[in-house]
Amino acid sequence: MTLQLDDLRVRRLGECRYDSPLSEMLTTKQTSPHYVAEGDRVLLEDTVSMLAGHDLPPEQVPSFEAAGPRRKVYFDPSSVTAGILTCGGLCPGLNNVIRGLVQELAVHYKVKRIVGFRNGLRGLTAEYRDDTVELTPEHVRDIHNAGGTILGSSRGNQDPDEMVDSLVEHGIDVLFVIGGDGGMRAATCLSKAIEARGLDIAVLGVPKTIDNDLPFTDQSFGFQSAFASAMDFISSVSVEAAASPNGVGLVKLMGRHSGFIAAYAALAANGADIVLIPEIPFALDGPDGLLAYVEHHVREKGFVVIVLAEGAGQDLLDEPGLPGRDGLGTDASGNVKLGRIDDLLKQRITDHLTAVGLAPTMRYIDPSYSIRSVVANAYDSVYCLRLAHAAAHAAMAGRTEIAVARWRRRFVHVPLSLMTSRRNRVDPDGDLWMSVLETTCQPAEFGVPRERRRTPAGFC
Ligand SMILES: Nc1ncnc2c1ncn2[C@@H]1O[C@H](COP(=O)(O)OP(=O)(O)O)[C@@H](O)[C@H]1O
Ligand SMILES: O=P(O)(O)OC[C@H]1O[C@](O)(COP(=O)(O)O)[C@@H](O)[C@@H]1O
Ligand SMILES: [Mg+2]
Repeated sequence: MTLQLDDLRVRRLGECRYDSPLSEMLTTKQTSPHYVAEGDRVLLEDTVSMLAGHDLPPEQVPSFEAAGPRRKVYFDPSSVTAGILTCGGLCPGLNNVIRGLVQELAVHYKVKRIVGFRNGLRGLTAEYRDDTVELTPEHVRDIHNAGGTILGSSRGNQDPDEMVDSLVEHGIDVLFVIGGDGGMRAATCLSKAIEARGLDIAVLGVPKTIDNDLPFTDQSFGFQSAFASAMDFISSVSVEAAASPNGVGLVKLMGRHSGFIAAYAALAANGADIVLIPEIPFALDGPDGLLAYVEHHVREKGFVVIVLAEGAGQDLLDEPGLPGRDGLGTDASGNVKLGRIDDLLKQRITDHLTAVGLAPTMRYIDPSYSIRSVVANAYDSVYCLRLAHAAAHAAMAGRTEIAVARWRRRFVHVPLSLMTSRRNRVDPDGDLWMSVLETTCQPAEFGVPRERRRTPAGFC
């Protein structure tokens, strides 16, 4: 899919007619390496060859609207009621985003009221719509010191019209949905339902995912805290494996469709011998297969450390007698439930090494929930705060059906339709995976038959 400038345009509720409380601060601002002035845009692509490929004048090259405060805003701040909810899986930094939104809206824009809806989109159903939290700067002052979300979260589908009724009942003018790909889809549906009823409510997405699988965002918030935490588990398993006869250290990490956590945590720990991710199929058997490589490694080095993303090798579970991925159904939000590739690997590695006289000591850790429930680190705390500021500014300026994101280190507005148009995945031909191969020294592929080979990744 080739993106055009028009695909990146942002929907606005109307003309900005009110002076922003931040307008004075903006009078002398100009674009610089550290600031994008109102009206300037951020390029989608950043290489000379990509730009040259368009053969377009600069103003027609695909670009994002820059985030940030505007001199004029759409809503009269003092009459605004804002709503906030968090949905989907947990992620470090959710409380930091909530806190940042509440502070920016209350302190600078002096909005009338901020309502927190509990337990994700379920909080917008008729049954739960009155179970809300009044969010004030005092209430959120210390929440960034805890992981999780003070608002709670959930999975599961809700009726868009019922959710719009809840927004109307609470007099919500701007709603912030802090969620992953599912949350961004839900926000899109909600936006469409609002538009169909001719209502003046802005819907803003703040993308969250520890899988880092949302597109058009350099790295999602909380991701760094999560992989830093995962790094410690890889280090522990490495110590255990190295100290055990024929030690096999296996760490399973989240990553349903994208192996970013596995790749970054392995690079950070710098002690993994093998990294397995969903993007790169692998074979177990045969001279070039994973089992032969594990055996070779244990013989040569005495132990082996494997970092496994939960979505890796799912096709291996389709073999007869195994819990095939299609038979497991979906969770309440429609996400495919994965087969237990970790169980299959533990069994097959143990059987293989035992058969060749290297009976292993298996050291296995699954730190999935531990790494996503940690408190945001210093870097993510700053990132969350700045995303929250960008989201508050966008909402007050009447932008709707967009997410705020950081793209090539600039904060931008991304139409929600684009946020859910593709999945961010590790590019097997990209420099991240090259670094993994350089660090682990594992082969580029473990004997994969032609028909199961990966398809080349493309950029938008
Ligand atoms: N296509 C969709 N349309 C409307 N709502 C959706 C859609 N996909 C997911 N949702 C809702 O968004 C919420 C969050 O989705 P989920 O997949 O659980 O987490 P995440 O937002 O982290 O991806 C859930 O309540 C889910 O029902
Ligand atoms: O057990 P849960 O809560 O369904 O979450 C598990 C899943 O959440 C994830 O972290 C991603 O979820 P989100 O899309 O909600 O961010 C996956 O990696 C993992 O499979
Ligand atoms: Mg999701």
